[in-house]
Amino acid sequence: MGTFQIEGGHQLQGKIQPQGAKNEALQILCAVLLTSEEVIINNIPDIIDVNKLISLLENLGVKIQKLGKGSYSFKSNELNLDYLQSEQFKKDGSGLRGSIMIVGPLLARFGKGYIPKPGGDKIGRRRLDTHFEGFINLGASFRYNKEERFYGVEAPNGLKGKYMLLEEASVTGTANIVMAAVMAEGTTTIYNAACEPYLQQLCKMLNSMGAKISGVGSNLLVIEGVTELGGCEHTILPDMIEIGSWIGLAAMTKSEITITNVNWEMLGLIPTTFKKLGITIERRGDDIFIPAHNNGYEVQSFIDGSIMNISDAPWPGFTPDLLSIILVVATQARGSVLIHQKMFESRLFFVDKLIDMGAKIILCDPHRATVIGHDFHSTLKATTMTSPDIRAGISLLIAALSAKGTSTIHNIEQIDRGYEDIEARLKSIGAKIERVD
Ligand SMILES: CC(=O)N[C@H]1[C@@H](OP(=O)(O)OP(=O)(O)OC[C@H]2O[C@@H](n3ccc(=O)[nH]c3=O)[C@H](O)[C@@H]2O)O[C@H](CO)[C@@H](O)[C@@H]1O
Ligand SMILES: C=C(OP(=O)(O)O)C(=O)O
Repeated sequence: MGTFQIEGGHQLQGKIQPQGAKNEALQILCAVLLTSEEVIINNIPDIIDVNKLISLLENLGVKIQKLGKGSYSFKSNELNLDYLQSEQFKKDGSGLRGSIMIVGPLLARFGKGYIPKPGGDKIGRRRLDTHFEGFINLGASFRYNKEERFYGVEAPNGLKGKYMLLEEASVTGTANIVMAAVMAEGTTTIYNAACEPYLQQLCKMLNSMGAKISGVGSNLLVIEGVTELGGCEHTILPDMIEIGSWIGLAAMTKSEITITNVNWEMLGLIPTTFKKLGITIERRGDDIFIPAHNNGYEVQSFIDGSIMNISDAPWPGFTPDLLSIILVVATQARGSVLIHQKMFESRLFFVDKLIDMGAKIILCDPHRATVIGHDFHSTLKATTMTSPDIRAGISLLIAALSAKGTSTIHNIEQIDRGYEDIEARLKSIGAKIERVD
């Protein structure tokens, strides 16, 4: 279990470039299975989850060549499908959430796809029904081995396009169904599709490989099946969750930080939502400039004067992956805010640690927390904590950087799952952080 030691209470300053987006990378990497031709991907983040998926693809027989920092070439012309029956696959496939998205491409290209129960954050129930109902709609048969927690879909005679209305706009579920449908016979229509930038990028990549997907960016995707896909080159967008994390870090440590090349057009409600906490966000070209908030930041209220409420929703709503960061930043705001995590039921429990540090938070129920900001009249106190999940982990790290004294965070593999070389990047803007084991 890795550990960070953080000496908090220092203002930071400088520029930080966001890494490539973790959740987009996981989709894009799975899509390389759809063609026997070469696919080149740029801006791949060097993080645990992505590296685990790359090694799974390698074990599956994908030929992988590193072309430069973040750039790789993939060729899936001689896959070893026997690997899918191996003990090694059970281990590799259950190591991350994103592995679930190899099923759609394998089903499309080889008529069969398998996956052990995937990993990922333990943040509440994470059903896979949307994925498998989608495959069944396309004509696949489904089986689940409860004892081994192993899923399988098969369609030896190929898939057939169909209209489907998804029960929920699942991000990985939509990606999986889209990848299965691109080579199905006829037209597939997916209504209530997720439409995060991750999905938009995936569809853009698939279209450049020869797929025919329209409605990209909306919740109604129409896919006309083609017989095969070719190679392409794709560049991953900057990670919007990292961008939100650095906005929160800047505000809470009263630091002047420029986040460079953010691809502003794809940030949706992220800047607006941080502004609701009173944080100044200046757009400078494609950079975000956050001035030092030496006089703090004040929570806005609604037009009728009622208490501010920040909640998540499927895109283009506010992403659930930034609510933990919003919550920690609210602990030093002027004013109060209700944080409502609608999607996941176990993602707010980390507030116990913030309360230990002196934050004023009432956990109303597993989904809602009221935060009464300190307005920096009282700083958080350093403590020892364990990171329960990736976004709680980065939130605790931000809390530790703003706290007085030296904090210790254990289980930092959770943070490394999604943040590349974090201590070096934070040190470069003045943070006092050490990886101690
Ligand atoms: C690898 C990856 O890309 N992970 C992301 C992906 O996970 P993932 O694709 O696993 O998440 P889903 O979109 O399937 O669903 C997330 C949760 O929200 C619930 N739900 C979803 C849609 C909906 O309309 N209503 C609803 O209640 C689901 O029941 C589930 O509990 O999307 C999540 C939701 O943005 C993000 O937190 C994860 O970072
Ligand atoms: C929940 C997340 O990741 P995963 O779906 O990989 O667990 C996340 O990135 O915030």
